[in-house]
Amino acid sequence: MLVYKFGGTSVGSAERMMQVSDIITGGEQKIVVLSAVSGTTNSLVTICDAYYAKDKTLADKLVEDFRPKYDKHIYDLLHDEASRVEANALMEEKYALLKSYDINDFSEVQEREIHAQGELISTKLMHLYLQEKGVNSALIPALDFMRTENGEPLYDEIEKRLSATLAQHPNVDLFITQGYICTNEFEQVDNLKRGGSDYTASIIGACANAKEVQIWTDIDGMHNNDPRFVEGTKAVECLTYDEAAELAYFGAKILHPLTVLPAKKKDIPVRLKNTMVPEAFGTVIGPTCDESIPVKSIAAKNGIVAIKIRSSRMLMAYGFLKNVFQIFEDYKTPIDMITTSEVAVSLTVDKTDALPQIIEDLEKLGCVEVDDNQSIVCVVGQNLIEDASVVSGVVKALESLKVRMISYGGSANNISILIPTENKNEALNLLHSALYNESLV
Ligand SMILES: Nc1ncnc2c1ncn2[C@@H]1O[C@H](COP(=O)(O)OP(=O)(O)O)[C@@H](O)[C@H]1O
Ligand SMILES: N[C@@H](CC(=O)OP(=O)(O)O)C(=O)O
Repeated sequence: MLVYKFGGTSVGSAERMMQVSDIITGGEQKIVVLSAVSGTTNSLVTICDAYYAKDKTLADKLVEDFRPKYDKHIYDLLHDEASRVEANALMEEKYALLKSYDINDFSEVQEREIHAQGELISTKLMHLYLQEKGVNSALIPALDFMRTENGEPLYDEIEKRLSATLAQHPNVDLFITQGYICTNEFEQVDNLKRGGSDYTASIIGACANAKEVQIWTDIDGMHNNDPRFVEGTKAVECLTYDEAAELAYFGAKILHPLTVLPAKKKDIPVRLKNTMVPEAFGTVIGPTCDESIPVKSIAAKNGIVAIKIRSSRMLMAYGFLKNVFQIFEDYKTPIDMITTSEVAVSLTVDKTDALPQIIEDLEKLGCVEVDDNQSIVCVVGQNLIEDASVVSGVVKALESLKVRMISYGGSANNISILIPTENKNEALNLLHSALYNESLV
């Protein structure tokens, strides 16, 4: 069994869906996970905002805005009258549903139901196209088997439900299902957070004991720097699970941060592939990878807040850090980076909903300084701590910038640098020139 996942851009038009169909048809048995047509989930989020703002006229208008896009998509994709009628009826049903909510009784439950519609639409359209082409395939509803509790996948239950679902289609080699969406412990429609279809594919891969999970997107694999901000980046052939997890966590948008976890549990390779250039090798993520390249990639994450707590009570004392960490635990706020001196500790967070309360509590321990609009730039590779030229290259490359924190040695795979967000693009470019063009690789 193989698991393929196609992102929003890969199903973003009729032409793209046809390309997907060519890639998935034939060969080994596959479960194909689809995201919503690109832009759809963002629009669904905006519709929810309108409901929360009690602006039903705006919500209805935003729903109607889908119409020209999907009319064209269906017209270009489907050519049998019967499948066009079915697709149009599906869309009318979805428009009616999206307009049916009560502005005075709108909460997270309805919001999550709305967010789920994009994947339900894209998979149905794809399946209609496959049926029209005579491809033997089955549409299997993720809401029947993707089960979570407290936001975590219930692997045993998913495995059981998935195998029961697959067993209902004994002669089928191609299964289409929705990424991102699931049901939770309250039997409500829920989701795996934005970008979560990658995670769906990896969970399904682990539960189906897949040979490989392939994430098909609009670029030929994980690049050695963020291609949105740096010119001349190139695809990395392989990454270890840990390297890929660091890059995804620290901003490499190509991969949802949790994607590698389920695959790693079962040692299943994850391959990143380009839907538009299927013959390109892509990137393979697995337990091992070529160690001769010190720096594999550079990524950056915005929206970081740095907090410094200075206290003379820290001097020669123990237990101070425990008290600091306890405050973050009390407010369920994870810490990303941390550096300490004898009288101060600096740390970063990207979850800021409880920040005012956290600061109030920290002020009982010492003097607190807060810097927002920060970014973590992260240099990822294997055994970085054994190669002093890498860290010296990083420090030298960024000497003209206002570096706020450096974290080195926490793991062998990662050097993290905190800088003001306004310097992020410059930092990515400076590191690119320093680490790739000056014979480190
Ligand atoms: N290091 C990186 N390597 C490759 N792509 C990256 C990297 N960092 C950011 N990206 C961006 O990730 C995008 C693909 O991810 P995403 O938008 O989630 O795709 P999809 O629509 O297939 O889910 C690419 O178009 C690219 O701009
Ligand atoms: N459609 C969802 C889930 C997803 O994973 O999308 P994509 O694969 O296009 O990033 C979102 O936009 O968040």
